Amino acid sequence: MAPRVLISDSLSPTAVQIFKDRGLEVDYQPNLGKDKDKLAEIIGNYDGLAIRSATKVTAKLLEKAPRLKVVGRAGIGVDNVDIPAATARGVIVMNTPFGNSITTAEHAVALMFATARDIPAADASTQAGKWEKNRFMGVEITGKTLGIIGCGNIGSIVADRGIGLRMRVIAFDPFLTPERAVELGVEKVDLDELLRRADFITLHTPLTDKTRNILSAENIAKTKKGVRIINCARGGLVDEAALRAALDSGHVAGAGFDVFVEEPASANPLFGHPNVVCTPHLGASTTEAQENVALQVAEQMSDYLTKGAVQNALNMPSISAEEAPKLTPFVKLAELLGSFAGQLTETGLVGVRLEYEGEVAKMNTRALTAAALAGLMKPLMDSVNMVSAPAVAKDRGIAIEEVRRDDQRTFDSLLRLTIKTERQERAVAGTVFSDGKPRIVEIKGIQMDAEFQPSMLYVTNKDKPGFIGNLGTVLGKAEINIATFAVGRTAPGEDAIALIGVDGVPGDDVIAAVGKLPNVLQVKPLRF
Ligand SMILES: NC(=O)C1=CN([C@@H]2O[C@H](COP(=O)(O)OP(=O)(O)OC[C@H]3O[C@@H](n4cnc5c(N)ncnc54)[C@H](O)[C@@H]3O)[C@@H](O)[C@H]2O)C=CC1
Ligand SMILES: O=C(O)CCC(=O)C(=O)O
Repeated sequence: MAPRVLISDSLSPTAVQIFKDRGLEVDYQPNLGKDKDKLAEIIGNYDGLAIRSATKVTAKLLEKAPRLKVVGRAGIGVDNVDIPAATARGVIVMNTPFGNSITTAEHAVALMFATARDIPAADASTQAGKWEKNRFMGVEITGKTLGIIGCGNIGSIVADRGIGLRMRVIAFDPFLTPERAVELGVEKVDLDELLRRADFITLHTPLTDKTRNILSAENIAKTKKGVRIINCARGGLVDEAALRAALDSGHVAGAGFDVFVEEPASANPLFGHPNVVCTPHLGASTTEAQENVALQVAEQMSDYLTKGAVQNALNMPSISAEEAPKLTPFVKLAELLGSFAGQLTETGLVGVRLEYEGEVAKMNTRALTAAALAGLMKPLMDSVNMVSAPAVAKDRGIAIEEVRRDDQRTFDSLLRLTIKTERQERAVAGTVFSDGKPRIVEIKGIQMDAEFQPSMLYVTNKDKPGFIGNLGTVLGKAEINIATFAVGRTAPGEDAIALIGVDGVPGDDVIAAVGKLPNVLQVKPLRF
């Protein structure tokens, strides 16, 4: 069945066309994001959800979406998506981090000009037939200091445009390296210095616990008299009531706001002030940006749903479309090895080590580790998958270690998974043969060659004559057919392991009978 995608916000028709061209079923309901009850009613029918900012992807909505595998945000900010809840349910969240950056930077510059020259108010007055030449006295931008808070993708473009306008650009961003500042031609400063020196302040950070109210009443009071403040990033970065008070007192000369604490904003402390220019979250609203983000999100979601390629995910390592086909058999191997170890683990897991040897060491091992963890934890929690497994492991305090060795030994590629529990360490290794099938090639240091079968018996025993015959008799009596049989041992007469693929699932009585056979130490049914 073709994967089904729901688009619940207004997106360029390009997205619909791409989904169709890529063989997906697509349902375009541009206003559904505003109707959370209706959305919750139908979300269970879809594998993918493409959104902008109106749709809120909450933990409650995700509960109603057992089929959902991916949420694609056609844009940058994902504050309308509960990422931890999506991760916990194994849903990938992706965005399009660059598609609307230029457009948004241009909107910030547009608002800077609009506030510098009172353009909206002058327009309204002129069109009302008043010719108020003396009312609108602006300020020049050339030579002024532009203070950028948050110098990432959009902030850097604003910096470049500011330099082009002959402004002096200063930036506060704890993650901006001195080298990058030099490359951008901006002066890196601390926040207090920026507040003190800037004639225009523009915000370009995400909204986080650290950035919320970064322009608080206290910080607004530190700004230069006559400053103009632009916010095209997120409502909540500026204390709106404090800004209104500073505008009323004349300390702040103007404000250009595209984003608000509450959106859609029908009432806001800034509304109605003559020196405030507002737009309804239009930062990304150009035909070019909307075309970019629609195309990108549809491509990324289709790649994931049809090929397993992951790009620009916020909760999963990337897997390119080119590497996905090569990686897929190893993802399967990692999951199966994890599942094997998970089913044999009865005490608390404290650590997991993944060793990648040979060709596989050059692959995307983060994704493989995520797959192994998913397989490992599946016996404990059914809903875990590659997306949620690393977070679940971290939450449970399981230490993860990855070791890569490029040199190949017996096999072109070998993946060894060692789990540490409170009581012991257990290692299992596997490879993928040229037929693309994953195989177990080592258990607890004992060499073997076993294919995975849907139903298997894992038996440890003393290597003594008669074991195989006795086992065959028990299974035969229970009418259980042996599909595959693999054995290995440390040395003749010593510890041995048998992995038996069987048709059908042996019942508890059969397991108990095998367990009672001479020289059998442990028997465990496994399902893959
Ligand atoms: N108005 C609109 O329609 C649009 C708004 N946006 C918003 O613009 C914002 C910026 O987007 P991008 O530049 O793409 O993000 P980005 O991630 O490239 O840049 C954000 C920058 O903020 C910096 N930062 C983080 N915490 C900080 C702190 N405490 N103080 C100072 N700097 C800090 C980061 O180091 C980073 O350089 C996002 O919130 C995004 O949602 C993006 C597109 C359209
Ligand atoms: O989709 C939109 O119009 C808003 C864009 C935005 O805020 C973002 O990309 O972060």
